[in-house]
Amino acid sequence: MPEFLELLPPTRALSYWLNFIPQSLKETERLAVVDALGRVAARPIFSPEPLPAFPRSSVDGYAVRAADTFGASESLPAYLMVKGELPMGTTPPFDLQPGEAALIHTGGMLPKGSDAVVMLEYTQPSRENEIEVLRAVAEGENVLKPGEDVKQGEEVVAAGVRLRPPEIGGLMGLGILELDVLRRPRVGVLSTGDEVVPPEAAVQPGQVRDINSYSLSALVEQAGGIAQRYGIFPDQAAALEAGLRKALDECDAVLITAGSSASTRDLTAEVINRMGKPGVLVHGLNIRPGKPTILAVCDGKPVIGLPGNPVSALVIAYLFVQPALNRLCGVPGLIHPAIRAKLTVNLPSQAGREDYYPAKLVQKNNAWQADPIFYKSNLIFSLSRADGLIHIPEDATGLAAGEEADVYLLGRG
Ligand SMILES: Nc1nc2c(c(=O)[nH]1)N[C@H]1C(S)=C(S)[C@@H](COP(=O)(O)OP(=O)(O)OC[C@H]3O[C@@H](n4cnc5c(N)ncnc54)[C@H](O)[C@@H]3O)O[C@H]1N2
Ligand code: MOO
Repeated sequence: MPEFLELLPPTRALSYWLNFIPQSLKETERLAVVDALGRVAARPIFSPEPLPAFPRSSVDGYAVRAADTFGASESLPAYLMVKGELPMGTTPPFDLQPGEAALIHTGGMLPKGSDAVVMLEYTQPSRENEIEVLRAVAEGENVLKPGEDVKQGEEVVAAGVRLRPPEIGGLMGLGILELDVLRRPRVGVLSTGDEVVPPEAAVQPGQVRDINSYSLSALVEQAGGIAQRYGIFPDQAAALEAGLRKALDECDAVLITAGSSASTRDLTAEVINRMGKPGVLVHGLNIRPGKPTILAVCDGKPVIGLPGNPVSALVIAYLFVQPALNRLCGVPGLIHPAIRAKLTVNLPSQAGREDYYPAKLVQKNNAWQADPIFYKSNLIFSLSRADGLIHIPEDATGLAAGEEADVYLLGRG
């Protein structure tokens, strides 16, 4: 008789399991900022200087003393002497005296004595070297103040922040060329199953090409880890045990796909338990797809037994492997980015079970609609066609067409 799994609510299972996983691997490496996209800052970074470093014009126009323009209007312009044009990229060659203006370009440095810029559109030439100002400007108007973006000594990147394009650009803008980042976690990926063959093999009837090793490696890389594939193992304890041992020696976490359900040949849980303490913490989630998931920790390293069905494996990887990798990467926060979208059709669900449906997202009347893709968990392209995963909470017995649901974004494009 096969044993039946005791199914845990996914959210409870995740937080219980994560508690056994180290918070960041702590080891750091020094990296050029240009190569650090997606990496996690190991310590806070403080600005060595104010940005902008000098007062800059945010428009094309005339640098002026605001007080000289007070009361100016189209019917009663202020008249100012034009002292010259300010060159870009150098200190202004002159200061402004009362009653003077200087032609300035967007981004140019304001000369001493000026405190505002009048846009070109609100001026017109009058006599030679003189302009009419047709609108008053307030002190500081159209000016980027020194330190307005960041002050000297201000924290610009906190520890644990994953660097995105603005951080990369911002650090370069401050002349910070290198930083310390946390080491990327190395994740071993093992596939199991007598029917599974490498994609390059000539498949015989009854055999299937390995999908999971590659979809899971891709997800690991996307989540900031380094994937290391160990190949395909037969449904045989000794071979799997040797493979898992090697992967655990070489990696910070290990994923095993297939062999996680309750049938007699499913030996993954048994093998994991021989690898270290505490071993298997959760076997079976009240979720669809992905019910026969195994969450384990062996001597401080997370080990996850994912269902063999390719959709189930990947959905569980989004929901569990990604948060675990975030934790190893030192990134706080578990919640996936989600949007609210109206369902286009009724979706059934069993009370007590969380369901995730692949869905296409369509924008209609300025709102999002989620169009579920009716899938079978073996059919990988049902996920490939999806933009997100509709979440049906455990206390709902399905959702009706027109109702709003959270849709976790799968990050296309
Ligand atoms: N009697 C029951 N049978 C099943 C149940 C159940 O509750 N009672 N649960 C089903 C669910 S749900 C899932 S999910 C699967 C999980 O099975 P395993 O994790 O033990 O995996 P396998 O049975 O070995 O494989 C399932 C399926 O996936 C294919 N597969 C496996 N590995 C790969 C790979 N690397 N690339 C592509 N495809 C792969 C495999 O050929 C099977 O078709 O169990 C259900 N059964
Ligand atoms: O729960 Mo299984 O993971 O549906 O295919």
